[in-house]
Amino acid sequence: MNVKRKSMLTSSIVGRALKESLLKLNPAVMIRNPVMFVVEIGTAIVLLLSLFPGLVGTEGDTGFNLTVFFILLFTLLFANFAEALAEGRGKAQAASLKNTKKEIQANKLVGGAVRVVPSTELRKGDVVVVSQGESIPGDGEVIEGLASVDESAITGESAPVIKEAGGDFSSVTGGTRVVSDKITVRITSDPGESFIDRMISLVEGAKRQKTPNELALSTLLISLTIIFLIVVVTLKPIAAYLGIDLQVPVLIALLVCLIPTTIGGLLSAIGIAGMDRVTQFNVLAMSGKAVEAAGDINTMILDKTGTITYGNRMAGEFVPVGGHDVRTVGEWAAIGSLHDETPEGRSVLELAKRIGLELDASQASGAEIVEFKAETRMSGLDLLDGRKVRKGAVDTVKKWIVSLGGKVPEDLDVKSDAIAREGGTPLAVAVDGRIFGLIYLKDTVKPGMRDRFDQLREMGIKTIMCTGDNPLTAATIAREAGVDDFVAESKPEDKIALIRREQAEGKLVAMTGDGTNDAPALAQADVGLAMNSGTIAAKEAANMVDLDSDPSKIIEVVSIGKQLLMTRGALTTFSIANDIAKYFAIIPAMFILAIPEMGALNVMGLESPKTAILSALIFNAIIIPLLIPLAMKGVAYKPMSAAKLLGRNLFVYGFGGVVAPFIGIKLIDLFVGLWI
Ligand SMILES: Nc1ncnc2c1ncn2[C@@H]1O[C@H](COP(=O)(O)OP(=O)(O)OP(=O)(O)O)[C@@H](O)[C@H]1O
Ligand SMILES: [K+]
Ligand SMILES: [Mg+2]
Repeated sequence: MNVKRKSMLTSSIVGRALKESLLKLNPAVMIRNPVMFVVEIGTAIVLLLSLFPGLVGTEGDTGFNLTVFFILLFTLLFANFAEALAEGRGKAQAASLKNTKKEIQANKLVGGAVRVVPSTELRKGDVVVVSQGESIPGDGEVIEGLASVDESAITGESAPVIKEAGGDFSSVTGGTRVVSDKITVRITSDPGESFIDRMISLVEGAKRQKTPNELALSTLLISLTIIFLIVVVTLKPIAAYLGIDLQVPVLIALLVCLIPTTIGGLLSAIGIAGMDRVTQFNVLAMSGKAVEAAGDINTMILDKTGTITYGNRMAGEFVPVGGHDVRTVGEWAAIGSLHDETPEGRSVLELAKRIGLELDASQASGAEIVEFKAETRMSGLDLLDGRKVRKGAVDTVKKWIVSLGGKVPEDLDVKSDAIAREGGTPLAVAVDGRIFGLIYLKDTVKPGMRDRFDQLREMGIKTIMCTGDNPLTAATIAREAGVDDFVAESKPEDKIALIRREQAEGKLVAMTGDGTNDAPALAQADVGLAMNSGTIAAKEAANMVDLDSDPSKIIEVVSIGKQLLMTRGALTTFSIANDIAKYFAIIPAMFILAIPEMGALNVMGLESPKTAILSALIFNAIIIPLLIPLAMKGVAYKPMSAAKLLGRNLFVYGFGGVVAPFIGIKLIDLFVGLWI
């Protein structure tokens, strides 16, 4: 199974959508869409009047009434089809996800012994052993061992990933497969609440709730519907007073033309398709609300390493200071990195090997490991003989040696600034009270970042790079990448503070993260995008998960959110602007017999009152399927300021919405006139 499946609409999806369109006629289902529900009631009344002419008022024209009935029926089916089509791809994906969810055997650890139980019996807290070739029976955390895991079942990415106990790569997902080695996993979810279960219900739209924005728009559409309902109902006595007998089917036709059926019919399809676009992008949004929030983002917080830069920060050079030589710096850097499992730490050992340093690993035996932490920004070893070896951010190492009574070498700042100015990260290497030199960590800004940040700026989004690195490196990378602002030497809690500060100014904030210490910030942000490779805590705090674990995707997610909101706005404008032409078509048609002067309003020169009404009604129906592709794909859009965008859309969809039906209704009238 592969969520990344790119195929658009298969014939089976279309076939199923056609069937669904009929099933969705069920009034109990239809009532969730009040605008279309009003159309359905109208349709039923017209059918009744066609079958029993003369039920109310004077006997009508049965042929005409039946025609109105069929056009109304198709209006309903078209709206249903739009929704069913939008749901189709998710349902197909859910079906294949369910296939990966079959019951498997799990090796559960009970009192030190392995017992084979069905995976469905596993509960939170159970511990299982998974060996090479076996599927992981449930979501969990690796508590022992290291293994490479094939996650293609959920990510679509075929290259296996390493999962190991401790740290940010310890979470595993049920249904993925261990391809080498063996791990012990503590299960973290009960049956029915796993990641795949959540994915299924998400792509299926089973728990889809209306988003705040959709609710607001629905309220507007319902209000419009009620207003037009009152207008049309009062029209009958007014007309009667003028001596005109308005037939009920004609009034219903007028009502359906005037109420916002176009947007009413497409609204839910737009929302589902927006969610689907995010999913096709291999990002799981926990709710439509999250996708919408992405569309309204004002501030985006990005970390430097791994998001803006490639993040494979590699030691490139050892730089001695204070009169020491390269060998000494390199050796101490390497000794201090013997137990540093971070990519930076491992790259120090590789560099030492590359330049031919002989390492005596026994020096580290029995040493106490000081792990790297974002809070301390240092790592190293406390050797058995009492010496303390450290490497870390220059300012923290300086503080450390000063606290031990050491002296900062005079050439340290010049040399570390030189590295930082080139965009590199200098790590100072120290033993007890002495700094021996620097490790030059190199990283590269991902190509195309500047363009993307330019686009975000045009959309009115401020980008802030938040990094644990020193101000000089941060400034260089910020300039190179083109972000608007940066915060250097930031600790994890500084991220939360930054988010709160922006939110206090009334801004919506997006951020990405993967570590347990990112979890609070991910939860605080309006849009929190967690990496699938990250910890369970991060994934649970976030409202989106990127299955590809590419933090820079937040940029595209925001674009998709914007596009969703714009599509909804554009089609609402279009739908309401359509009414003008319909007034000109139907009102003269209704009154022309009693008030011949009304003929002046027949600017389209429509054939007859009957053809005018039918043409307006047919246009009103077929505009729905015609706009389905736009609703599904989203309106094309170039980044620009919100005000400019609004102006442009008002012109295209407002003006277009006024003009299109004049042309459309006239053309349809020419055809209808041939038959009637
Ligand atoms: N393995 C390590 N050992 C010692 N110090 C390190 C190690 N890795 C990073 N550092 C230092 O700690 C600082 C903070 O690292 P951290 O990973 O928190 O932030 P960052 O990677 O620089 O920035 P970002 O938040 O953009 O990822 C780094 O800038 C570096 O100076
Ligand atoms: K309408
Ligand atoms: Mg980092």
